[in-house]
Amino acid sequence: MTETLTVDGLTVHYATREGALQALRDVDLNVPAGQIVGIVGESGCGKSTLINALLQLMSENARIAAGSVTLEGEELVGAPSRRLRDMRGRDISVVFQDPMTSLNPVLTIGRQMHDIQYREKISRAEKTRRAADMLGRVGLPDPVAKLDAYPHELSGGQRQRVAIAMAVLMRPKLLIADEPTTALDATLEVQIIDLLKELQREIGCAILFISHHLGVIAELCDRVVVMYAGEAVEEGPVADVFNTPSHPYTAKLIECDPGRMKTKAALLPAIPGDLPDLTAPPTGCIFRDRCDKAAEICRTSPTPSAVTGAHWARCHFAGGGRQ
Ligand SMILES: Nc1ncnc2c1ncn2[C@@H]1O[C@H](COP(=O)(O)OP(=O)(O)OP(=O)(O)O)[C@@H](O)[C@H]1O
Repeated sequence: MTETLTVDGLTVHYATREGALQALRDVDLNVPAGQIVGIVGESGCGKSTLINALLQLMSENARIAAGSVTLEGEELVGAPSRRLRDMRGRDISVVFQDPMTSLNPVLTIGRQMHDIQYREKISRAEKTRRAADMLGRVGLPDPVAKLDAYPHELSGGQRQRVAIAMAVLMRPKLLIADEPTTALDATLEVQIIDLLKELQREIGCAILFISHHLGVIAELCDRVVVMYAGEAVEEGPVADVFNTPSHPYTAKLIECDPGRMKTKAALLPAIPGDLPDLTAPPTGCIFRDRCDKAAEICRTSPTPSAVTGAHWARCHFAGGGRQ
């Protein structure tokens, strides 16, 4: 299968007064063409840092200490800023939780959709036609009239549809969806998920879908990566990971409330204990301080163990390991 996005050994540090905060450690991730890969993890596990690293839009105190990020084989880490600017919005685009993050409140929707197409050598009329067509495809009623509307004239659900239309207008290779349904009520959430599925099939892009909602991930994604404290701790086909979680952290997320997987609005449960201090993370397994199964061996770092072919977990006890 061709990989659209490949993240290999990605390690990101933030300079802080307490020392280097290790926000991502040795993260591997692949998003194959035409697939939807989910990322789930509690607050602080490194989701935003990962998105910023994929876009190469890091805060000033951030540093990629190791690893690589490639889009269809092209390295993004250290790529010239002009090349990265060209790729953002065209090859990689993002839908955020709050659509106003990507919409400009003082410009009409039509103007913003024209601006996205600035590199296209097509007539103004054709740009308008493509913009209206995309607004229609994301389910906005009266798309031509919507081109003249300002973002504040639309409802929250409509604004998110416009943000999605803008994100896919240039038919990106990779769409990053960062909690795109979290601010919406349950009915709208279902509609947006169905829309993303439909667009993905139509455009054939790869989608990296970040969410706190286990149910949404289960509904939408082909594969899921579970992150904990800056590490990818388990990955596999969604059904395998959620039916037979093999990392104690994933198991805890699901175990805390088995009913929650049935509702799309299910949020991550609170797991007792705190995330480790990432300026001085524990040696060995990153989860051992909160893990019921922790044993002496967990003082050494686990490498990913295969559970089944495409399902692995970073735990000494996974995949028939020592019990
Ligand atoms: N600019 C920064 N400087 C220092 N530390 C940071 C910075 N940005 C994030 N961090 C730290 O890096 C770690 C990962 O943060 P990140 O925002 O990537 O997590 P997250 O999973 O996106 O959380 P949330 O869901 O709350 O947004 C956290 O410990 C956070 O405090």
